[in-house]
Amino acid sequence: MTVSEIRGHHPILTPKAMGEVDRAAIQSGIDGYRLMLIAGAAISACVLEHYPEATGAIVLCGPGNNGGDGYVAARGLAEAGMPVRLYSSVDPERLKGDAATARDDWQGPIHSLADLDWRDSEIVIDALFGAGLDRPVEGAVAEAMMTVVSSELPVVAADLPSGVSGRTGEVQGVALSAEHTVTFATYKPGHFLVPGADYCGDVHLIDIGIPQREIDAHDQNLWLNTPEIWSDRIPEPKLSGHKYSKGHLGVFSGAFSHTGAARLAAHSALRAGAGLVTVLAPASAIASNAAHLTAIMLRNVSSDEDLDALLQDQRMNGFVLGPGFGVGEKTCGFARTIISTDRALVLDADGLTSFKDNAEDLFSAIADGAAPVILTPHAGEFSRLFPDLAADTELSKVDRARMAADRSGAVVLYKGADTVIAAPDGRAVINVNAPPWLATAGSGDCLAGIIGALLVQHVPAFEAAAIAAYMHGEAGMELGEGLTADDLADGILSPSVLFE
Ligand SMILES: NC(=O)C1=CN([C@@H]2O[C@H](COP(=O)(O)OP(=O)(O)OC[C@H]3O[C@@H](n4cnc5c(N)ncnc54)[C@H](O)[C@@H]3O)[C@@H](O)[C@H]2O)[C@H](O)CC1
Ligand SMILES: [K+]
Repeated sequence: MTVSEIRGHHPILTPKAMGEVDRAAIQSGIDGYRLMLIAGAAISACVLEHYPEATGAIVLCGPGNNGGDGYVAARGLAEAGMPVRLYSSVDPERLKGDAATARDDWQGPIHSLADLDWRDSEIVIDALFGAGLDRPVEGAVAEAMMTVVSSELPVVAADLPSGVSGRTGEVQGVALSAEHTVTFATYKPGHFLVPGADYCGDVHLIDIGIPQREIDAHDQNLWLNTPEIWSDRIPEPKLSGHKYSKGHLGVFSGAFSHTGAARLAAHSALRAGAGLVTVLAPASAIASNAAHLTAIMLRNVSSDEDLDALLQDQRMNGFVLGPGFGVGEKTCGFARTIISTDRALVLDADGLTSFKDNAEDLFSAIADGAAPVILTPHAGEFSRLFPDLAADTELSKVDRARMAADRSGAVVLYKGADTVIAAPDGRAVINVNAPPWLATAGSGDCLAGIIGALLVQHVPAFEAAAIAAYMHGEAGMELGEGLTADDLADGILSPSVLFE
């Protein structure tokens, strides 16, 4: 997907909210069939642009307005001279409203999907189900979809690949895999949440004439993570600035043979613009860390007393705790101590797992403290802290991250190919610029370090997590396939360089 090039403010609406926007637009006097004509024309234009050599198309139309888009697209392709065969999954007489109008305006024959024959076609237009998919696809329609899958013909999907839930990105029964998805007015979560994102191919967002005021009125506090969301929060380098004005981050190291993760985080933080970074290591890990650190400082923090002494220095204004640190009560104690101050904390990896059996302790410490806290779980860590949310199959990843942020009082960065960042106040973004090869050992340690660097530069927690996820993705794209976390830590660019 070419999403890393997407710029601008992009609200993401669930299909339900989009339906409300449609209805409000139509009630305000906009002709619904006109919207469908623009939508269908965009689909045929996409086919003609990307498959100019195709000598024949099949168009699969479903029972609702998604099917209506298909009839309009079929007409556009036929008028452009492409032989088109159109199949309906239902008796076409059952269509209503704009979809029935679109059917009436289609001059060609309508075949039953049961008679699907794709052999002289080179492209499939999928207009079976879009926003209205509300149950698993089964029976004859599912069989026809399996036939399309096995044909290996390229698919262009109207709004969403059929079978992909626009709300969650989950596959409902069976789904078509599209090379291009043409969607309307706003993106939907299912375009970016996995596995849906993998079924969408390139997603093309088309303005079909729905007024922005209607989209804004149904704003769901969910956006694509683009620089426009937070560009005014990027720390500006000041000529008068000195290293302490750019913050001082402490990164806790594990014991003697578990020190690499902290150094990856520390290196990434320095690259990401933290003024000073100190690795805080137990006595057993001083020698191994000292052998590898130059620009980064090192301090012995073995005990609770050492931590208390460290916290006397007000200039150390943020911490990363968890990477390689070890799971246990010591970790919980360090986290609670830091949260009880006003220092920022990124709690990652072992820092999260340590609270597996006492997550409520963590959340009440956060509620009582003044510190901005960011939790950075991957799916496994998420299910340890929020087992009920992880197990609830009705929830989307966005729902889960939001409910976790609300419950914990922390900003939650829920990792994955479709990282979701949610704040306790309900704001959420989906990050989509991370290439698959970013999922490499140590990559998360680098991300934790970048977040810490932004926090100590006084970037608010939600924006710090969103900017960091984006920077991490950009570095991954820039370095290319085969990168290691060492390359990544070296390849992080400070935001003022990256976004100049
Ligand atoms: N976004 C816009 O501004 C516009 C969108 N358009 C297109 O309209 C569809 C949404 O149309 P809707 O009629 O609400 O839903 P669908 O066509 O996706 O399907 C509803 C239809 O399907 C039945 N159904 C649902 N799930 C199943 C299933 N698993 N098996 C069988 N049948 C199922 C359901 O009962 C309904 O009958 C949107 O995606 C756009 O493509 C407009 O054209 C332009 C404006
Ligand atoms: K579709």
